[in-house]
Amino acid sequence: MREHKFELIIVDTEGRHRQEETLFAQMEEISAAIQPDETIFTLDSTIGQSAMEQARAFKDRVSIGSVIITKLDGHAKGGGAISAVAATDAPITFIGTGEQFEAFEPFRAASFVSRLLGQGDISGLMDMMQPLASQPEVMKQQAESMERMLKGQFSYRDFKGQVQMLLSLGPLDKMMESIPGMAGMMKQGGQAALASMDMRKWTVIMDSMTEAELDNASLVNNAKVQERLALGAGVMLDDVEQLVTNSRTLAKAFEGMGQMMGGGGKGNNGMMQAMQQMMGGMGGGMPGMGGPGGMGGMDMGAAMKAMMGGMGGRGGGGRGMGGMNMSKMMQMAQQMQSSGMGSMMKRK
Ligand SMILES: Nc1nc2c(ncn2[C@@H]2O[C@H](COP(=O)(O)OP(=O)(O)OP(=O)(O)O)[C@@H](O)[C@H]2O)c(=O)[nH]1
Repeated sequence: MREHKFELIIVDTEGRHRQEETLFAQMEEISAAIQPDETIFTLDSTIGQSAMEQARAFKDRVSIGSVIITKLDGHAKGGGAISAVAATDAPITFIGTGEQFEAFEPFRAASFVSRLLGQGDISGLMDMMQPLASQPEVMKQQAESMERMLKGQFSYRDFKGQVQMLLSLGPLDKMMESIPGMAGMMKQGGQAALASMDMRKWTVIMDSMTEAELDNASLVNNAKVQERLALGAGVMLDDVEQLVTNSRTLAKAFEGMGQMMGGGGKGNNGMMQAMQQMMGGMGGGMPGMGGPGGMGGMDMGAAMKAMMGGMGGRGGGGRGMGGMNMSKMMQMAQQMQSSGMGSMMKRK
């Protein structure tokens, strides 16, 4: 293979357990034959207490260069795995949090501990949102469409843009789990994965809408139009109805949120400024975030405050965000979940 100029060759051995002496002996033979540059110990975090024995048994037979911990999306939070890894004296390089490729991520100590403590993972969330920071145009459009929604001006065009943006950031369930406080909520059944599946379907339905329908949502409240959309998108009529119902609930929730925030005033572009500020901050703050000690200069609380302050204060809504706080936001998120979002997540 080296002759064919392959730069990276991965030799994957069969899974082995401490008890299986022959497999361990075989692994030593393989190691001697291929002389690897690095031996990676991949540990399934769901094996619980036996992780320690497994790690020790490995270390006794080969020299472990690095560790990958998988299945951190299950019930196991990885506490046991971490102590096992300590026995190997090798660094953790990657973690697996799902079956898809995007669920394979670089290991970050601060994020990991934060998740272990059920406190969400802000630096992970910021990483996920990072692609937006490098696309100011997209960000501006998102902020503008979000403002229209907060003012109660719902359109499928805006909604489609937002859904597409969300989907482009990665798995929705992972993003939600990264938000402090949401982690527990999301764990209850992990239905956000279903929601993101629906969202893909919704974008296909919205792709079948005419320009007029995208701009005027009321045109879609029509049985004939909905039938046409189902045919055009190759989905069930039920799916179209689900999109209409959920988007209506979401539109109401956004409008309510806009009123609560005092962001309904004319010419309010505080949201946009705040988002830009937040992303600007992120760009500069990012390098520090992955480092030891965690979050570097980025403080989500401050970012949220900047965002919220921007909305009421400078925006012209006038009333400001004085009374708005995280717990209210959470309350609202819960309301959203139990109303529109709830049904969105339960349906397939
Ligand atoms: N949920 C979840 N599933 C995972 C993760 N990592 C791997 N899997 C799944 O676990 C199953 C086994 O994964 P494999 O990669 O075949 O495991 P393996 O250790 O190489 O298996 P053997 O070497 O054949 O024993 C597959 O269905 C994977 O998709 C993870 O982080 N989360």
